[in-house]
Amino acid sequence: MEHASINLSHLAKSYRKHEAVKDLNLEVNKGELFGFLGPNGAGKTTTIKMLTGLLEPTSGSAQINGIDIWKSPLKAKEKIAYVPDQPNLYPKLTGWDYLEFVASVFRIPNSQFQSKANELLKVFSLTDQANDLIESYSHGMKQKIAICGALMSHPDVLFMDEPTVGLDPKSARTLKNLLRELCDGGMTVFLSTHILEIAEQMCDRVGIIFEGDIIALGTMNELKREDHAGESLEDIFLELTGGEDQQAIISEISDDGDAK
Ligand SMILES: Nc1ncnc2c1ncn2[C@@H]1O[C@H](COP(=O)(O)OP(=O)(O)OP(=O)(O)O)[C@@H](O)[C@H]1O
Repeated sequence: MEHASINLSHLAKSYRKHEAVKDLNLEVNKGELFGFLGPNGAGKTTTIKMLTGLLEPTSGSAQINGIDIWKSPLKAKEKIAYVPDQPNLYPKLTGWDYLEFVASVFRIPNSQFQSKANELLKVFSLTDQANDLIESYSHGMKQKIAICGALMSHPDVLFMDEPTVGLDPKSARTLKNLLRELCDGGMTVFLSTHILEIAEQMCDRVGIIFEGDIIALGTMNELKREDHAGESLEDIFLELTGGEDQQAIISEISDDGDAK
């Protein structure tokens, strides 16, 4: 039987009495580029941490290719890679050393490592800085080397938390094209983002999480069909998450400013 790449079943997490994530049920299929959207504090990072085995769910379960991430963590983690929003890298390693370290963890043969590392460094314009210490990298360069590290093992499922934050427009475009290519080749990507244009342009399907619940799920066309014809993802997002009130206040303030 073919399993979904990612399966969340009644997944929930409470921090003491606060229910940060409530009873999530979701399937993401192989080769899908899935966007996970939500306002600050909605539960995106908590969900991603549960899916990557970093945070134990209070109840429910999560499976990667049919393997339970909490019951068989090593087996499930072989299939995944995770790029957090603030990658925790080793500052005293060079970019090249870091990739070599990742390759050794995943037991990638040296010959394969060399060509893969060179290819990824080239894609992200990091070749000239490969032998510099990571502590000398800018935030965007750290983000890029973390992405290169995540792709070293060619994971079945790639999780990314706010992947484009800190990237310049060229690097963001490179990432966008690369993710599309990887998904077309069968990799599944689950990314959280606040940048709604990115989700709108890139993702096959989006889910909007609000106060721990998924309140909308579908392709852009499906979301627009449900009483939102002609609206952008930003309009839909603000309507569903109550942000339109704030938007009205902002417009009000700027109109006042214009009038003066
Ligand atoms: N370690 C923790 N202890 C207690 N509460 C937490 C902890 N981590 C997160 N929370 C709470 O859980 C809720 C969800 O947080 P989470 O970080 O998952 O949100 P998010 O959607 O990723 O937000 P952002 O977009 O701001 O990164 C928030 O109310 C947050 O305050």
